[in-house]
Amino acid sequence: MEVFRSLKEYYWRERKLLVLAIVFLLSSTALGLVYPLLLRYLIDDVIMKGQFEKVLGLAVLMISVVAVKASFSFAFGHFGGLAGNRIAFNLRNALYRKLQNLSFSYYDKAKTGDLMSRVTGDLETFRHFMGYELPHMFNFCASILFGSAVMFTISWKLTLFVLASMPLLIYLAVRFQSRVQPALRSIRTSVSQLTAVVQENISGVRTVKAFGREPYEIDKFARQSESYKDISVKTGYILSNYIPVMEWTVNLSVVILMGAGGYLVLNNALTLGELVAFFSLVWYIIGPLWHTGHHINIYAQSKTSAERVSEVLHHYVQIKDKADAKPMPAGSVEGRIRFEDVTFAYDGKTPALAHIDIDVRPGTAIGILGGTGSGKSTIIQLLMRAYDVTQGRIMLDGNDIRDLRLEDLRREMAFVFQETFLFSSTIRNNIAYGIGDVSMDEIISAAKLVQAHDFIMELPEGYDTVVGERGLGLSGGQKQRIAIARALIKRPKLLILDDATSAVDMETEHAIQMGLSSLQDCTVIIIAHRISSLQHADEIIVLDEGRIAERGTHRELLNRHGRYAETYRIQHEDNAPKKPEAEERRLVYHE
Ligand SMILES: Nc1ncnc2c1ncn2[C@@H]1O[C@H](COP(=O)(O)OP(=O)(O)OP(=O)(O)O)[C@@H](O)[C@H]1O
Repeated sequence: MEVFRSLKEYYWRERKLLVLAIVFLLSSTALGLVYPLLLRYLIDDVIMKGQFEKVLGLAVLMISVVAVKASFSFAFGHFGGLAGNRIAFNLRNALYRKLQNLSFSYYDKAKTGDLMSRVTGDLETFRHFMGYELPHMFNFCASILFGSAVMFTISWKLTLFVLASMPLLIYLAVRFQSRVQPALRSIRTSVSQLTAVVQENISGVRTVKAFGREPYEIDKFARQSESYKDISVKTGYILSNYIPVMEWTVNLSVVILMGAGGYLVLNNALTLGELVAFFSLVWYIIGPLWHTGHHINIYAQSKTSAERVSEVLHHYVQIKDKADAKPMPAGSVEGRIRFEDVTFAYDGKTPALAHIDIDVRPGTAIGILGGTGSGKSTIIQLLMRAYDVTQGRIMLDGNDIRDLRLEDLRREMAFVFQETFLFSSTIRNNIAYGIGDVSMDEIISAAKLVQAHDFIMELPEGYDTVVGERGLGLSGGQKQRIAIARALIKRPKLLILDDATSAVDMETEHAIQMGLSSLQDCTVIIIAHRISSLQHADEIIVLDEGRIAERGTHRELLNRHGRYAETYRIQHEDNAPKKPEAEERRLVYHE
């Protein structure tokens, strides 16, 4: 119950609809009890006494009862559906809002398929439970209660007889439930594994094809699919066992009841009408009992789904605004960044960065160079407060960034990440993504700054060309240029480029750098593997295993003959022999 309580704020506001649904369902059930009573009257008082003139009136009454019962059922369906859908709506939006606010550390561990199934499948199970199953659980109790009450008024002896068979039916239902539930759980696990295989295969289809692993993937899917089939067959077997056993037990009870009832009628202890009415009423008790297993099952499933939804909704958000977070009005930021003795470990133990001191003056550029895993990207993750530092502090214009509002902090920054992500939308929308109101001229001038305008104009629909999921259909360099344009159009105070030009050729990179240098009052942080990308920076920092190994300008670092100079030599040597070849090719091309 605790888990249902944790979701109260999402369903409690729909309580009126829920109560209406329950009331109409119970009313419909209660009205159903009139049938057996009318039947008894028809047999005992109309047929047996030969008062056939009453038949028409009775028929009209029955039709009226049927009509009212049908309208109650409709009202139950309507209000139940409305309640379930509104609750699902509240939860869905809250979940999505939460997904936007969860910290990066949550996504480090989360699985996409699992999160998707919480937002869709689990929510759907909970919706069905609240709008349909919950009223039916109330109805389950009411049906047994109302049914036995009316049966008692007809024959207390037969009623006790019926109630005596209840424990056996409940035992059978619970036993079935304990066998079928693990099987259903395995089916759910198997389905989600199957989905994960398909999802991964579609996302990685290029790698699969490039390595010729289609047969292996088909085999992997077939194995998963077979396990799903086996579990489904096993569950089907349990179900097909249960139904005949339950049917046999129920019918046996009914036959015995018929014998006992017949005996009472023969001894004038019961009228024929009462016996017939009794047999109709008996299903008011047996019917719900028959479905006990189903109800327990649905309840258990809904509880699991509610737990999975609640887990996301109540997950602690580590990175958030302090209660007294300092506002930073737009336009008031200068862009001075200081890392003061910053140490950070993703796992809280092994530092990815240790004792980092950096001071970036407004309007200057800083370059960060270092080997793979040296901590370059971690610096910008900390700057955007994807994580909080373990030790030390990061200052923006003299304020610890933990004291600022996240929204204000990120508003002043524009990032171009190592992995370019484009939305499946038009190029125009992708460039304009970061800001609400932007003119076409601004979009075009941002695209021109990053040398993207010409290739965009060559696309079939120009700026209105829709790019595929994650930018499929564009080259790596084209995607990077659109991503840089998206950052520039924000006119940020801080521009952070994480290996943002790695996929463009040197000539285009040079042109982009020229474009960037025209940005005024913008502090730029450039992370790169290529020295050519950051050699013009005011200061270059060389990282090694999370520590600053060297720092200075390009010239100073070359003169130091250290790690930077060595990297320069290697990159320069790599390029040197290629130069004549490249020129040769260009000559051939122009001939
Ligand atoms: N989300 C994360 N969770 C745990 N460890 C991480 C995470 N991201 C990075 N690391 C670890 O932190 C260290 C620094 O990683 P970082 O991404 O900053 O390196 P990098 O210099 O940007 O590397 P590259 O040039 O390959 O992008 C590495 O050892 C890496 O394995």
